[in-house]
Amino acid sequence: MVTMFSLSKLPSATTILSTYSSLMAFMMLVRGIMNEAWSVVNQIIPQDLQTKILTKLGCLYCHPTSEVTLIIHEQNCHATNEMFEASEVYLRSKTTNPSLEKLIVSKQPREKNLTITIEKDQEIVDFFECIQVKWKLTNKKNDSGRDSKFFELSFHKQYKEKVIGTYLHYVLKRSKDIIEENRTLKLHSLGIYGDRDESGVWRSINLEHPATFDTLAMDTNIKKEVLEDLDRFVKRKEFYKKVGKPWKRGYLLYGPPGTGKSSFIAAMADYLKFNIYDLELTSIYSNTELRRLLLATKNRSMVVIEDIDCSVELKDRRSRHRANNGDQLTLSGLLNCIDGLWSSCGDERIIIFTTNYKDRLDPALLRPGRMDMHIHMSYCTPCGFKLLASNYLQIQNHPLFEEIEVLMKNVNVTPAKVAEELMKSDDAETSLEGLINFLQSKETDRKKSNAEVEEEEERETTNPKEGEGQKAGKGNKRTKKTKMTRKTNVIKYCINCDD
Ligand SMILES: Nc1ncnc2c1ncn2[C@@H]1O[C@H](COP(=O)(O)OP(=O)(O)OP(=O)(O)O)[C@@H](O)[C@H]1O
Repeated sequence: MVTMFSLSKLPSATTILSTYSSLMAFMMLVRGIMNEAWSVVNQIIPQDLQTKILTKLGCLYCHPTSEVTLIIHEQNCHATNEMFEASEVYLRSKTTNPSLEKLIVSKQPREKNLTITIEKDQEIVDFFECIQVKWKLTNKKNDSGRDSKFFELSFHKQYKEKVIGTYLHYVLKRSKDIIEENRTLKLHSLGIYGDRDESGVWRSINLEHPATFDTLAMDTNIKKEVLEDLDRFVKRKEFYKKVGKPWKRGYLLYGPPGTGKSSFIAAMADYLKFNIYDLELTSIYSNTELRRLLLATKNRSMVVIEDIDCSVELKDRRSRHRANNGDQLTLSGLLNCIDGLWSSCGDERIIIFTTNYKDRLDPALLRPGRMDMHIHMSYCTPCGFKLLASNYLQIQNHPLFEEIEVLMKNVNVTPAKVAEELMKSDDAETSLEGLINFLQSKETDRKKSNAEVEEEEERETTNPKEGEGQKAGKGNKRTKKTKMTRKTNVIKYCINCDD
């Protein structure tokens, strides 16, 4: 009976629904009014004053003992702590905060705006959805005597979930937006050994290299292929995930000095808007150190190892430099790092090796799948010359072009040397004549050298004994000459080709 009575008193489903709808409508109305009121407050009361009032109210409301503090260290197990970096960037946008008494102001060349950062021990009060949080930058010496920086983020303990679950993500997202808005490409290189605070740590400066793919004189088809490859790479986030491959790509640039390998890297960074990490292997002494440095690199970046043929011959370094408990840097350590741990951390990574002598590289480096693209930077071609003439002299055609193009087919000249000749005068004709003179003198040298070799070879055939004697006595000289004059071998043996 009792049950029946209670059931009959229950409201019908329609009543519940209509009450719910009215409640929701009421809530939306209240929310609308609140938003409206908040925007009026925003218009009437200046931001600084709002912060001051909220700070005062917050102080009344927050009892110090009810506070929680999150510590955000600069480094996390030797790797960069992204949360620290994001906090640094985010707080730069909060430097108008009235609670701040000391600020650090700087401006780097080519940077659009001033960089204003907080000084250590200064406190910044921030509000997020009416929650008050306090930031403080602190530093202290770590066990190795190095300065270690960290942020302290304090707030009322009742907001712990909200701060960790929402606010920190908001800081990460906001910092990314701020970086994108003020993006200037960075060149990271290693600090100098000997300076305790700088050694083995990435330091960055703005990347000032003016090279772009438009200014780069190289085979048009290769350039097109590279650009298509880069476009495909950046678009393929989902593809890499689907096929289970780390989102990274390796390029090997090879060719004689002065053919534009460094310029190519700068052009690539400019095209992708990726920062560069210049990894000087000769200043790294152990596989562990290399791993630590690679792990400290960030997404959307290029790690560059120049002259890899010189860097990986590190066999006698153990005796000359500090002991490293058998953890000496080795080629296999480098390859393991690239293929293994590093490649599986982070996204959108590019690694570039350069060499002047591809044939000197360890076959392990050239193995298919290791470097995805091998790019040959060649001597200047007639087509490359036209691009340089257009860039340096602002001319698309000239009666002297034909003669230059014929000469270029016979002698090897680097784009760097052509650029140098084209810069010698403001007058296009004078510069082109200078280039012709240079090419002609190179051709004369080449012919003379060829004639000498032919003469020697002929002497050897007609008088083999004399030839043998000469060979024993001046063997080195002869060998060198032969190599120097063969056009295809110039890359291998003649380092200073233009001199
Ligand atoms: N392909 C090119 N297109 C346009 N300019 C070039 C090219 N190659 C060289 N240069 C010019 O020559 C200068 C030196 O070239 P760069 O340092 O890029 O050559 P590299 O191949 O990296 O030389 P190295 O092997 O000695 O490091 C560049 O700053 C640029 O002015």
